[in-house]
Amino acid sequence: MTSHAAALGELEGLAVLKGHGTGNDFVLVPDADGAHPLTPAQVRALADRRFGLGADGVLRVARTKDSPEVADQAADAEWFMDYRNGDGTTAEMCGNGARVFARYLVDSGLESGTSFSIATRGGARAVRIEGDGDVTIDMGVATGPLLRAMPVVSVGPESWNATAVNVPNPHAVVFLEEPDDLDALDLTQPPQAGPPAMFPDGVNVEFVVRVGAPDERHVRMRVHERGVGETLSCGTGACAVMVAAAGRDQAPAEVAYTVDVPGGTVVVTRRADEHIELRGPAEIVAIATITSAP
Ligand SMILES: N[C@@H](CCC[C@H](N)C(=O)O)C(=O)O
Repeated sequence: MTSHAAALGELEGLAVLKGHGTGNDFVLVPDADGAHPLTPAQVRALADRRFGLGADGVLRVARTKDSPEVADQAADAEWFMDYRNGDGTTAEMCGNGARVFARYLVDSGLESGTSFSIATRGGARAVRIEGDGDVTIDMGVATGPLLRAMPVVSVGPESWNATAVNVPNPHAVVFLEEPDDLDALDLTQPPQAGPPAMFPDGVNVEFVVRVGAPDERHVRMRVHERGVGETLSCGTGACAVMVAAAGRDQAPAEVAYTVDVPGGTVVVTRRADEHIELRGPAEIVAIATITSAP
């Protein structure tokens, strides 16, 4: 028996769901009674694309009041998005995961109405269900890293200066001039990003090209996610890209960018109060039961 099979065996009988936001895919584990806190090995087994269900990350649906690390958000949010990367590590936030999590809460009747909040390790986040089915998340205010150094990102022999943005998970954004250069990048290995003191817990790296003229506010990106690898989309990454692009374009305080990712398109808006909103589709595509026998 593989170690993944053993870890999945511990979850025998558990009902899970599969969903995605612009191709960033997740296994959702409803856990209202806190019976399945999920070990890193269980997360890795669920996320494995060959020996498990396959996903970029896992979203455990837990009660905020029963989750000590976010219990202080219980007055704002009934449900805690306990997000894990596919390698079993945790992260402060997952923008696409938040949209998929909100879609599940509404579809399952755990939330009614079109506005509510969810708890995350990065703080409570307001959700709005749009008339066309899109889900918008208030991602809070993006910040820069405390260290005032210029990050440098390398892929193989090539290096670029980058812009560091926290949403609040860490991102390094690299602008490329040529669309062909974006398409040609080999992201099968993690890009190197430094200085190390700036990213002590690792970093997500986005590569971006402009689409059209600067005032069209339209970009295209690829991403290598910390704890996952290259993914088809990253919501916090799209927000980091928007902040970096707006700075580069000297855009007004209130501005919206269309961000194309390999799995679709999201819209990122900076409001007058500096909060960043992430809007895009989110879908639940399957429900399954963990079982070792048919
Ligand atoms: N895919 C996510 C980001 C998930 C967390 C990231 N890999 C990290 O470790 O910070 C998104 O949509 O934001």
